[in-house]
Formats: sequence, structure tokens, C-alpha cells
Amino acid sequence: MKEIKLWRSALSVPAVNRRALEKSKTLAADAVIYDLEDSVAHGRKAEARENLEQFFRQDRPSHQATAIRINPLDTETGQEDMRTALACQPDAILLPKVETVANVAAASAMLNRNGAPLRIRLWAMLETPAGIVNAAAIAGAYSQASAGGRLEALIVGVNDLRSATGVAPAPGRAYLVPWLMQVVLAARAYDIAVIDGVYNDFADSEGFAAECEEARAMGFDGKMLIHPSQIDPANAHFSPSEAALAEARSIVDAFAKPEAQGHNVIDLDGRMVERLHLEQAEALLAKAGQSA
Ligand SMILES: CC(C)(COP(=O)(O)OP(=O)(O)OC[C@H]1O[C@@H](n2cnc3c(N)ncnc32)[C@H](O)[C@@H]1OP(=O)(O)O)[C@@H](O)C(=O)NCCC(=O)NCCSC(=O)C[C@H](O)C(=O)O
Ligand SMILES: [Mg+2]
Repeated sequence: MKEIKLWRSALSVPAVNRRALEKSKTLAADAVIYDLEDSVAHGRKAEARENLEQFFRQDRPSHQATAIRINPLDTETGQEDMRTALACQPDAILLPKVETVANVAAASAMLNRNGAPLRIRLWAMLETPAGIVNAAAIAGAYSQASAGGRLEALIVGVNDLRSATGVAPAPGRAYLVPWLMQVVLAARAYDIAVIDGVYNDFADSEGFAAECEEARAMGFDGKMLIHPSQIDPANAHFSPSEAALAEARSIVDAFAKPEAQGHNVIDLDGRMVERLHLEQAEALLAKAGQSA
């Protein structure tokens, strides 16, 4: 059976902030992304790497996946970050500003060359025009489904994307939605996770809730976060609703009845239900069991 993982909340923590690093272990985020890239000033990269090496020597809570976001690998800073990440052995390394299959190939080759265990995965941020245009190729080339690939998740970087395209940071994301959907489609085509970008105004809980709802309806698995106050709402919005769980139970029950045996299509209270709905229902119930 396929491994089920939760991707509802991926909190970014600046690796330069030791207090936030400590706090991260106590939080209910499904994943924590320790950031060496944009949240760390250029002159403090070495300090941030040192913090991470110390931090990863400690025990970590088992409920959280860990990732380290490095700088682009075609820079000396990115190369040094990768050495730190290899020493820390997080669950994943998050590559920023991925634009081509070659960007992922370079990281994958470094992991393989250095004998990194296969459990260390790659996550890719798509946050430039080229990254969005090439989303399907990037998702396909190194995804789990394609012979031992390491790529496990795509994350959208909406701030960089807005900056590179000139799309205004206005309320609502009408002009971004077509590009976001391209990323969702690419991830679904290759059966990898897909995480929506950050909501900067962490004091605006209503706006955040609205964006979570939109992201869920678009098919995202969760959201990248910047502040602990966003974790509980994200976990709630990206968990299956009670109504969806009740529906799933009724589908499972209906297919378990003797009269449904040998049928791929049944009538459930005047609606056609197929076996693919049964598989969806079982997956939803399994996921809910994991998040309970
Ligand atoms: C945005 C912040 C700078 C706000 O920080 P601060 O003013 O300190 O917030 P609070 O006083 O409300 O904090 C309350 C307590 O929570 C801790 N805290 C705050 N943020 C985090 C965090 N991210 N992880 C863990 N803990 C956190 C504070 O230390 C306080 O703790 P305590 O004193 O013990 O009660 C700050 O939230 C922050 O730095 N956020 C993360 C910024 C970041 O990671 N940016 C990079 C990711 S964004 C991105 O990737 C964009 C993307 O690339 C794109 O292109 O779109
Ligand atoms: Mg970015």
C-alpha cells in the first residue's frame, strides 16, 4: 500500500533564528523547512549553517518531516549549504528557484555521489516564469514514480513569482491561478505532493483562511507557512471535512454489501458511484486516521 504522508502545513523557519529553531520542535506543523535562503542575510549564512548543524545533532520530534532549503546549487553559497544539509540529514532538501530538469538532476547527482540515503528526498520550489512553464518536465523527470527518483513535492513561491512577472500583490489571486493550476496538474500527473505558497500577512487570519480554502479547492495538499499562528488553521483547512468523511464511509459501506459484489458501478441514494470512488474514499479515511 502507498505510504500516506500529511502535507497540510510546511512551516518555514529562518535558520539564523535560534529561538525559532527551538520553538519549531514543539509545533504541530506536518513539515518544517529550515531556511538558509531568502530569510538569511548574506553575511549570516555561515552562522545559520552552524546553527543547523548543532540543531540537527539533537533529537527531533517524530511527527514532523524536516527539510532544509538551500541556496541555488549553481552558487558557492548553495554548494556550502548542500554540504551542511548532507551533514544534517533532514528528510528532504528544498531546492529554490528550480527552472529546469537539470537543476533537479544536479542535486540528485550530488546526493547519489555522496551516498545520501534514498530516504533523503528533494522538494522543488517553482517560483519563476521558467519554473512554471517547465513544471511538468520537472515533476516527471525525478519523481518517485520514475525509477528511483528523489523528487517528492513541488512548492509554489508566490512572492518570487509575483516579483518576476509583475502580477500585483492585490487581494485574491485571479491572475496567478492559471499558473498555480499548472503546478497542481504537473504534481498530480506524477503522483507527488503539491504545496501552495506563503501568505505574508500573518496577522490577517480571515484572509489566510480564505486563501487556504481556495488552495484546497484547487487541489493543493497544503500550504507553506511563515508563522506558528498559521499552523492550526492550515491543518484544519487541509484535513478532510466531517461531511467528506461521512460520504466516504457511506461509499465503503455500500460497496461492502453482498449485492454490490461483482459490480463496478452501484446506485447510492440515486447517485452513480464507481469503484474509483471507493478507492478515493478509502484513501481519504486512511489519511484522516493518520491526522487524528
Ligand atoms: C515574520 C516573522 C519575522 C515575525 O516574527 P516575530 O515578530 O518574532 O513574530 P512573533 O513575535 O509573533 O512570534 C511569536 C513567537 O513565535 C516564534 N516564531 C515566529 N515565527 C516563527 C517561525 N517561522 N518558526 C518558528 N517560530 C516562530 C517567535 O520566535 C516567538 O516565539 P517566542 O518568543 O518563544 O514566543 C517571523 O514569523 C519569521 O521569520 N517567519 C519566517 C520567515 C521565513 O522563513 N521566510 C522565508 C520563507 S517565505 C518564502 O519562502 C517565500 C517564497 O520563497 C516565495 O518566493 O514566495
Ligand atoms: Mg522565493
